[in-house]
Amino acid sequence: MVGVNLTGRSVVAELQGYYQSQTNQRWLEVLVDCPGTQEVYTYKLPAQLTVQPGDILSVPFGANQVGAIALRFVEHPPVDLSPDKIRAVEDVVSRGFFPPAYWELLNRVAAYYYTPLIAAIRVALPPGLLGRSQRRIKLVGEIKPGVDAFCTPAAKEILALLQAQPNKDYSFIYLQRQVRNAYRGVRELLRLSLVESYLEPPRLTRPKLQKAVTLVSTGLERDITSRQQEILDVLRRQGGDIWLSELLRLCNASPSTLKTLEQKGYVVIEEREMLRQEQGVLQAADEPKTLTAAQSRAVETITQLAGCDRVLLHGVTGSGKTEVYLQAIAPILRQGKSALVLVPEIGLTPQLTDRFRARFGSKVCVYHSALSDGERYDTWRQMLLGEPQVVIGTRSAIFAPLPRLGLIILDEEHDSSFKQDSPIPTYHARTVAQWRAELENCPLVLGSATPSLESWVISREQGRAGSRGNKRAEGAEGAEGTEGERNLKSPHPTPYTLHPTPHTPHPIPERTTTNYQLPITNYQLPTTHYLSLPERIQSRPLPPVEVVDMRQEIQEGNRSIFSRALLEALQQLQARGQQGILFIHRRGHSTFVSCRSCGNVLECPACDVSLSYHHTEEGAPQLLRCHYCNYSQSHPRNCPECGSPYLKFFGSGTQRVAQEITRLFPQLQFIRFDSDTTRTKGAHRTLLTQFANREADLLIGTQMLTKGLDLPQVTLIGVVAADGLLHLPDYRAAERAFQTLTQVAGRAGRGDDPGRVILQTYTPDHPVIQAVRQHEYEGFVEAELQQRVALNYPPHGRLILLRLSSVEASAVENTAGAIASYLNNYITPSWEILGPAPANILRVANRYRWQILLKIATDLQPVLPDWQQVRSLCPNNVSLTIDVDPLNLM
Ligand SMILES: Nc1ncnc2c1ncn2[C@@H]1O[C@H](COP(=O)(O)OP(=O)(O)OP(=O)(O)O)[C@@H](O)[C@H]1O
Ligand SMILES: [Zn+2]
Ligand SMILES: [Zn+2]
Repeated sequence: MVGVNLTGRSVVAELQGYYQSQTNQRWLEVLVDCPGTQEVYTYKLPAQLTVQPGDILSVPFGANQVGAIALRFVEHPPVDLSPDKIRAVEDVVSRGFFPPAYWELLNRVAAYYYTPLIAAIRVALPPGLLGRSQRRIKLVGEIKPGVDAFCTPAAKEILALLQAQPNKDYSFIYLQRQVRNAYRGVRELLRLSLVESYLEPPRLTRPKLQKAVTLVSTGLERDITSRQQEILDVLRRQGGDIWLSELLRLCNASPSTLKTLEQKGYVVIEEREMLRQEQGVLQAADEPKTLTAAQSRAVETITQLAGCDRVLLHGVTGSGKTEVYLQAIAPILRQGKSALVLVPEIGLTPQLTDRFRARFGSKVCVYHSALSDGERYDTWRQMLLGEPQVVIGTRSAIFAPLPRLGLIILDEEHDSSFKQDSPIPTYHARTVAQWRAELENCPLVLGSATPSLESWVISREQGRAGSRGNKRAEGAEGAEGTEGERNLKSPHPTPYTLHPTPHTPHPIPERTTTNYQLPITNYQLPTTHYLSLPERIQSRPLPPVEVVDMRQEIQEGNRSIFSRALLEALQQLQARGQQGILFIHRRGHSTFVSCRSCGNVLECPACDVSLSYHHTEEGAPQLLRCHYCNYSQSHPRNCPECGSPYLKFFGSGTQRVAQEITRLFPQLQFIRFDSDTTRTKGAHRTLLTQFANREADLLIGTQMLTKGLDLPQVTLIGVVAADGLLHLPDYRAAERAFQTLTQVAGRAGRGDDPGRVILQTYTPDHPVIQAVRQHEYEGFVEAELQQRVALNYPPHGRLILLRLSSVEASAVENTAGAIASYLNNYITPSWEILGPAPANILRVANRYRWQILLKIATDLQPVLPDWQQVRSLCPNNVSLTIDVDPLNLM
């Protein structure tokens, strides 16, 4: 049978021997491809049909035949379903749709994160994949007269139709329309091997073409009018290449003027494919830069990596990590392979996408969940074509179905947005990337100015032994490297032991295929190399960080939210023609509002949190908004408790800071950059472009502006209050605060003018503040690691968080209690149970939340509880999420 697999190529014959045969099993769970259906359905397997997990099937569903993916065999049908009510699988449409490594990846995600396989498939596949694919029937070889002598009329009719068709090929739907009982007829012909059935992936919608203008003149033209000259100048300033419509708009010119220029041979106008992504702005082509010594060593190491070896690229802010990625990818593309680049949030880094586009043009494709279903789908299909390409995407892009993967890069690998909190699977893209690299046998690069403790610990030993100080790492093949790795405690143990060490027991969750085999690739133990870019490009210094003690400011009579140092720096900004960034931890105006008379704090009716006050400018509506459930109401004139008109605002958000700037420095232009001002599509790009074009002096924003912003004219960074970041109730608060503040500070002084960072805080002696001030990564993480070890927190130990929620307060509390006592019966020396405890914010959007935290020491082989049993303790009105390696404990 011929099918189409994920590589988009037709594969002849089945994948022999990979999946175990399942002849004695008759019940099959499938994922039905029908919009709105969430569940797994059980079907009967007819005796004559052999099915493997991962096959594409057609099954009866309601009154229709629909596409489905075979998930796994089960020994018994569901208890609440009488076996004779269960319908039978109609047919196998395509075998081997998922390449083995990809199918294995999905299974591993399901197993490690204790989720049904279907949940892993959903996160990977674009919506409606099967629905849009078309089943087709094709004749096999020459049909000898008379072979159909014993066939039913339907089969005969189909055979005749196919023979009359020049390509001997029809869609199944067409045959159904033409022939009665086409289903049976096709089955018959398939059994006789006269026809084959295959799944044709839908054709890509035709690329949109648009006219582009390219400058070809030398700049010495004489025979043209000044108007035409002006147009050429605009074109030259745009990098010599622009959409025709854009140029006409910019110059206010007519198409005939352009035509004249074309006739004179100064420009070329041609149709070009319009990129489907919203960032489809043409980028002026860009040449590889001459690398610094540290960059060259990094590129050299990465391009020589063996198998699925990893690199931690630890480069200070502005050290040119992106250029390393670009030059490491170029040879991959030349080898006809593809590269996958994961970034925390795509909208926030239009600059990064632009750089890739400038270097690799249309080979770059952007994939993330904010694309519309259609865009996601098209991009997905495009990847299958197997052309060498660079896919840039957010966490879900780790599942991008690139057939010939040559390199995976995680930029800002420390960023917590690589972790999915909900819905299940609660995967971390870095963990999945490690598996994917192993399964595809391709190298993995983790890049950051502030590596996560997880990555630091893994690379530390080998880094010290080998590549520290930028020596090329050695021992990738040798026994030493292998020993080194084995001594390291992996913070993310794989659910299956892949190492050539004795097999260790691992939990197998209840809902995965238990009968697939490992490993597909020649498994090699990955080595992690440590590479550092310790200096900024052109040896520019890291900006000095001045810590300002805000307690002292108050003592000395300054009640403003800005210290005197920051006020002065802001004052000088315009005069010097420089730009600045103000970082505020929160959006909105104030964190909470309380009544001066009775002390009442205004709270969200649906959550146990205070409402934030939102007010952008004079005359704008004054709102109270919940940052957890988005509830909003207008700001009351009087306290709802006591009627007092004296309501006071506490804490400052971006809006308040913006208002203060307007009041104190009316001449300073600013752009507010937070999730309120960037809601619309493309808003990030628009605001950042305005700022880059110096249409404003200041950018005022939250977390969002900490990432990847590279603007040479930014010299001043003001952190309005660091304290909001420092005191979050989470064991990772310090690590996160250090990373965020270092990244923010790193935006300053990236050009010729030196940078300056003013960090305001009420706790200037806090270790995080001190480490940021001294740009002291290593000292900070080593101290932090000691604490983690002392308390068995990751990366030293592992955590599993059980999140329970319900609209009924008592139901969730009782369930949490029941689960905890069940778990306590299981307790072994390798793990510890914390809780049950109410979540930090007990109620969000009217749901009460409880949690139980399992701490597992990684130096012991944990025996994990029976999750099925745990789930069965949950009544219908309580939902349970098992979050493996949770990042967010709040
Ligand atoms: N070899 C080089 N020669 C000249 N300029 C370079 C070179 N490499 C990088 N650059 C430039 O240096 C600047 C900083 O590089 P880049 O943005 O890649 O740094 P980064 O390490 O990713 O920083 P961050 O982590 O702060 O985002 C960019 O403007 C880039 O174009
Ligand atoms: Zn009151
Ligand atoms: Zn709320």
